[in-house]
Amino acid sequence: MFSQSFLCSDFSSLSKPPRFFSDSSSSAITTLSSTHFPPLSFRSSFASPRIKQLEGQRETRKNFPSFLCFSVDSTMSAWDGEDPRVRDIKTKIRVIPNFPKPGIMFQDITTLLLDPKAFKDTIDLFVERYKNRNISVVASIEARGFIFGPPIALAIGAKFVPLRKPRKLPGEVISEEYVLEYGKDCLEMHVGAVETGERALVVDDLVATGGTLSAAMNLLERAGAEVVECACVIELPDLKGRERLKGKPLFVLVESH
Ligand SMILES: O=P(O)(O)OC[C@H]1O[C@H](OP(=O)(O)OP(=O)(O)O)[C@H](O)[C@@H]1O
Ligand SMILES: Nc1ncnc2[nH]cnc12
Repeated sequence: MFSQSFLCSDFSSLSKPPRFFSDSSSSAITTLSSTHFPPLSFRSSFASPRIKQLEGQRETRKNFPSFLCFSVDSTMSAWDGEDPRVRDIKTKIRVIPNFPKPGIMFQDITTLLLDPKAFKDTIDLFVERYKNRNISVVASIEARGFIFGPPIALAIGAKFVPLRKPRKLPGEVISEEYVLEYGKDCLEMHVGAVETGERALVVDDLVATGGTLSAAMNLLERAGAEVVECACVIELPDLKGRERLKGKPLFVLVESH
């Protein structure tokens, strides 16, 4: 299962060659905190007053033809007011080259979990973003998504729904196959876990090709839920996972190239 998933981030598919690091340096994590709004070059911390201002600008921008919005975009991508918590989180994610196979730069969040402050900051940043969004379901994906989804669900007063790999859930399930870069995988959700009209947040540790998030969204939507947003700690933007999300907002704390 693990290896199947990692085939999808085979760096032979990237336009830029992967950068390799000899130790646990976090320098592979180069940018952070994109929001669900284009462009990807927008980097900011969502928790600060500044982001609210920028989001307001984006709202305004929607009402103008795109050629009038150019300067706003430039300002946004130049903004470097990074939340110090995010900066610290970045340093705690270890990058291991050639795991689980040659060419893969593995983003290891276990080192983030070893630091209680950085781990708590990670959860807090998501909670700050989602606590007043009227979300009733947090759905996460086995296995690493289960580390981040439940604490967020508890903190925002939502239920937690596990989305699991095949034949793990004991009750009646609906299944969603998805295509990875090479091969296929499948996610399942219990029938009755989500009701029609519920507002759902999908949480995972990382988005690579976007196949996993896309399947998760499909499961929730088939059950009648509205997916409000997807949230991940890490995005590998070179794999263009956002493009598979059918325009659904994706919020991430750090990007890794
Ligand atoms: O965007 P994608 O290309 O779909 O890849 C992202 C998925 O890959 C990893 O999971 P993995 O299947 O390795 O399972 P694990 O959490 O059990 O390690 C990661 O935790 C995401 O769920
Ligand atoms: N490079 C990567 N690091 C960690 N998890 C991943 N899932 C898919 N690609 C990954």
